[in-house]
Amino acid sequence: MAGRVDLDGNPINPITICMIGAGGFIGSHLCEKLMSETPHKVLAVDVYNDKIKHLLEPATLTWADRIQFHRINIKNDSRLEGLIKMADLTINLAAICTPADYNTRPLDTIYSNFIDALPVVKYCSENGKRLIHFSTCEVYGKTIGAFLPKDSPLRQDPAYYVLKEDASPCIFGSIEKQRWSYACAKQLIERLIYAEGAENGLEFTIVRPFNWIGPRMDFIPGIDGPSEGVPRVLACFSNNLLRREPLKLVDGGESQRTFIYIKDAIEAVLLMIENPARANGHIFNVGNPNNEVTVRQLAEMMTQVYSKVSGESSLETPTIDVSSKEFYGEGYDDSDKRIPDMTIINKQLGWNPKTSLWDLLESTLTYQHRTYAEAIKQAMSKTTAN
Ligand SMILES: NC(=O)c1ccc[n+]([C@@H]2O[C@H](COP(=O)([O-])OP(=O)(O)OC[C@H]3O[C@@H](n4cnc5c(N)ncnc54)[C@H](O)[C@@H]3O)[C@@H](O)[C@H]2O)c1
Ligand SMILES: O=C(O)[C@H]1O[C@H](OP(=O)(O)OP(=O)(O)OC[C@H]2O[C@@H](n3ccc(=O)[nH]c3=O)[C@H](O)[C@@H]2O)[C@H](O)[C@@H](O)[C@@H]1O
Repeated sequence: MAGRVDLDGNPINPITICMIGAGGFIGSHLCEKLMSETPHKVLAVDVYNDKIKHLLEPATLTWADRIQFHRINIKNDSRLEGLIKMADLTINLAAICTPADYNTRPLDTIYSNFIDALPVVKYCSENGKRLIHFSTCEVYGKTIGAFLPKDSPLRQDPAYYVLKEDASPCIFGSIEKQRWSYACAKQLIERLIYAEGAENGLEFTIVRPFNWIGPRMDFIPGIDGPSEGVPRVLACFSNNLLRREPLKLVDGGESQRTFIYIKDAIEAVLLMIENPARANGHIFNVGNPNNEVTVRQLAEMMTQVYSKVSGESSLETPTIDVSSKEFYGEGYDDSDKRIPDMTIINKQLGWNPKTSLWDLLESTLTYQHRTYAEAIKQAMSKTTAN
């Protein structure tokens, strides 16, 4: 750790970070990185800490004096402002961010992504503290190309689908398509942060993650989450593979996504943390434009990779089609395609993702198999016995 310098060759001084939502998927990887590779301190705020337990215990860990867990629900806890004041930088990750909730719990989704984030922005602005806020690629909504006729040659033109932070519009469906409650709340908090920067001098960075995936993402229903819960696609498909049941393709699995390995994405966040002069005032797409697949292709790849890492044969019928209404309920809608433009993050931070989709699926599914295969077998044999 000695002699670490920023992108401009200046020494990096240790700072204290108030990380809200530190116990989640991204937070756990960011805490791991900060503890193992930097001298920074973390005040880790969350309602859960299962995913960072390995960083908190035992107390003999070399970084034990640099990470402190505060079990706080930011909706209603007066200790939050004190923690933000104690820190040099606040990173806000806390949010409801699983699509199954957007149309079924739209109020919770809007409160979590907008109302609950408001005091965090306010405390940072009033106390002159820097803020890194986690938004989403969903603020872009649908591509312009999605509205062209299916056979239009313009659909092949990147001008109609590549998503640029400072140029692309935000295109959501109608109000009854409650899927967009999340994207709309995230967009409004982005606009508020941007305005705090413009009018009150808040030092901010906004991150728009594009489908970051890897170990510890979400939960496996019935094992470390509710049996009826619907996590994001990586955990849905992992659950199906572990239980040897067909992967469910929503509305034909035609939507396209670019997936990025969590460890590549965390490198980008660390650059933002340690290069404030280059990151402040910017909105950054963080994704891997080279890893694009349809959801159907993702299912095929995961089936193949899981068979390799588990040694089990693939199912004869590896996928089944399911309508979005059946799977998510009324009010679901989808982003058609998500290719991040990388110009701004490249220019400001010189960052590029490295890991191919095959490689990241291999390491992630190896983790899923090691972590869950035995527990699933036991749960399934209990169900059969009953
Ligand atoms: N994973 C991705 O690819 C992705 C993509 C786009 C945006 N994001 C955004 O990044 C952030 C983190 O995502 P994640 O994938 O790590 O999700 P996650 O659900 O794993 O983590 C969120 C954490 O916030 C905590 N939290 C929620 N409400 C809270 C509250 N009121 N008080 C205290 N803690 C609370 C949760 O307990 C959870 O541990 C979210 O804002 C999400 O919208 C993530
Ligand atoms: O990860 C991101 O960058 C953002 O996008 C996600 O949204 P989405 O990509 O639609 O979420 P997933 O649940 O991972 O779904 C991806 C696609 O797979 C499909 N899907 C999902 C689950 C399943 O079992 N089968 C299936 O076909 C969905 O319909 C969707 O088209 C979530 O909104 C957020 O976590 C985040 O803001």
